[in-house]
Amino acid sequence: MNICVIGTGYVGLVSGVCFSDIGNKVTCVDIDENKISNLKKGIIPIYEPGLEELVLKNIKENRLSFTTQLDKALDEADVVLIAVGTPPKENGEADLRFVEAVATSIGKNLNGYKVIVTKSTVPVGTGKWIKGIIEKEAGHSNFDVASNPEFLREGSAIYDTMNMERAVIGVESDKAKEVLTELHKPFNTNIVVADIETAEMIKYAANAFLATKISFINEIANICELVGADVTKVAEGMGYDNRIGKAFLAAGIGYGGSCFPKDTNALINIAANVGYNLRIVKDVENVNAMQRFRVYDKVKEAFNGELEGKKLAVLGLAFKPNTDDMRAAPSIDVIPKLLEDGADVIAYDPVAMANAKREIANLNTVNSYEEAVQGADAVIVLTDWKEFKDLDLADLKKKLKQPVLIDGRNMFDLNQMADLGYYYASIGRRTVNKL
Ligand SMILES: NC(=O)C1=CN([C@@H]2O[C@H](COP(=O)(O)OP(=O)(O)OC[C@H]3O[C@@H](n4cnc5c(N)ncnc54)[C@H](O)[C@@H]3O)[C@@H](O)[C@H]2O)C=CC1
Ligand SMILES: O=C(O)[C@H]1O[C@H](OP(=O)(O)OP(=O)(O)OC[C@H]2O[C@@H](n3ccc(=O)[nH]c3=O)[C@H](O)[C@@H]2O)[C@H](O)[C@@H](O)[C@@H]1O
Repeated sequence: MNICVIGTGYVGLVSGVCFSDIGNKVTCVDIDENKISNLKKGIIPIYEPGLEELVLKNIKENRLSFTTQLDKALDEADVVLIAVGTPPKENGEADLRFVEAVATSIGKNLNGYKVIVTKSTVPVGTGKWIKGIIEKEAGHSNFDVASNPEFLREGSAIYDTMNMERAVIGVESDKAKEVLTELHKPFNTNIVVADIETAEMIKYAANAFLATKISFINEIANICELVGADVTKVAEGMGYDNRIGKAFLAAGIGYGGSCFPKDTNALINIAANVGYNLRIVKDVENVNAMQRFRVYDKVKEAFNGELEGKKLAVLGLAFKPNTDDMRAAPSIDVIPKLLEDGADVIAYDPVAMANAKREIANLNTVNSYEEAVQGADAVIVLTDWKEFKDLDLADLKKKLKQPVLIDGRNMFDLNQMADLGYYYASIGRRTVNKL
């Protein structure tokens, strides 16, 4: 099939390259000329494992190309995927201005039947709204609109797409259903066919549920600390129950990223707009907003409230490992608090430092973990990068001025930390204190 993907962010780029890799001819369109000129040369704007190789391979094999010219890309397309951003407005609603601009351009340039699919996460009702815009601009209805929400995770985006657990297809015609079912056949996955509104709702419900699991386990973690239980064991004990499942029960400093914070908020607004008070998700957000500061509290506790002049090595800045994405990363809130208290913060992240410097004022970064921890009064782990998990903890201890490790991601074993003589505070577990 010929596919035109509009928007080359995570979703556009990853779905574009994956659809081309399974044999389709894909043209990716963006209004950002610099991005497109780089992509043509194989320069990828984001850090995502495996993406560069796959882009280069598919460009070379003539299945993948990049352009800023929507009209030409549309001409040949059977399927058009809209994958532009839907950032939050100040009131939390999804901002649809990029989607609106794209729908208008599609309408102006539409010639011949196409299935126009929204991959971006959009409020319920957007599919119908897009249809109206295109009809008005095109002056005809020889097209179908559809919804095909995206479920990939940053950091494992290629794997998630190639091994998708389901494809959700929201359609209002048999023709669109046929085209999109055919398109997803090579993924050999569960296909959920629904009406467009239901497909749009599935995306928000899925993200809100995952966010709920995280805030739930974080609240359990907070109780664990008060009653002397270990949340990692609690999660393990819960997770073997298939009705609960093991995933997304890692307690820590809460969720960040471009989607959970935005989509929970958007869902609350979708509900409010139809007169419904979405209490559970509101609490999920409240818990999440507080959770990231628990790591700050634990740093304060380790130094009896006095951080002035303390050298603190922060390991990890991105909102999760394997990405340079800083959107809504806990580090954005935690580091300024430490700086306000007069601490000397030295941060290291394997890939997110350049982006972090744009987000966090006066952020001092160094190019290796060794430089960050040398002579530090404490190490604070904010992102669970594997390279931190693999640290030689005995060696780390030698580099520190004081063996204090505050772990927002529960990366290390309590007994090992106790044996090594660390003051080790984590989330939802007892504090190992040998100072
Ligand atoms: N980032 C993620 O992991 C996931 C994102 N989503 C959803 O997918 C959507 C896109 O997200 P990202 O890829 O992160 O977005 P992004 O914000 O990183 O990228 C959007 C791209 O669209 C381009 N664009 C904007 N207006 C345009 C226009 N008129 N014509 C052509 N290109 C245009 C921008 O230049 C930018 O390159 C959002 O709705 C998001 O909620 C869904 C699942 C996962
Ligand atoms: O709509 C989206 O954009 C995407 O949002 C999330 O993907 P992503 O934000 O890339 O990352 P996750 O792996 O879900 O992690 C989100 C946040 O939750 C945190 N998290 C995750 C799991 C967990 O057990 N505990 C926990 O604190 C992570 O550290 C991170 O800050 C969803 O997992 C994707 O299915 C969805 O497509």
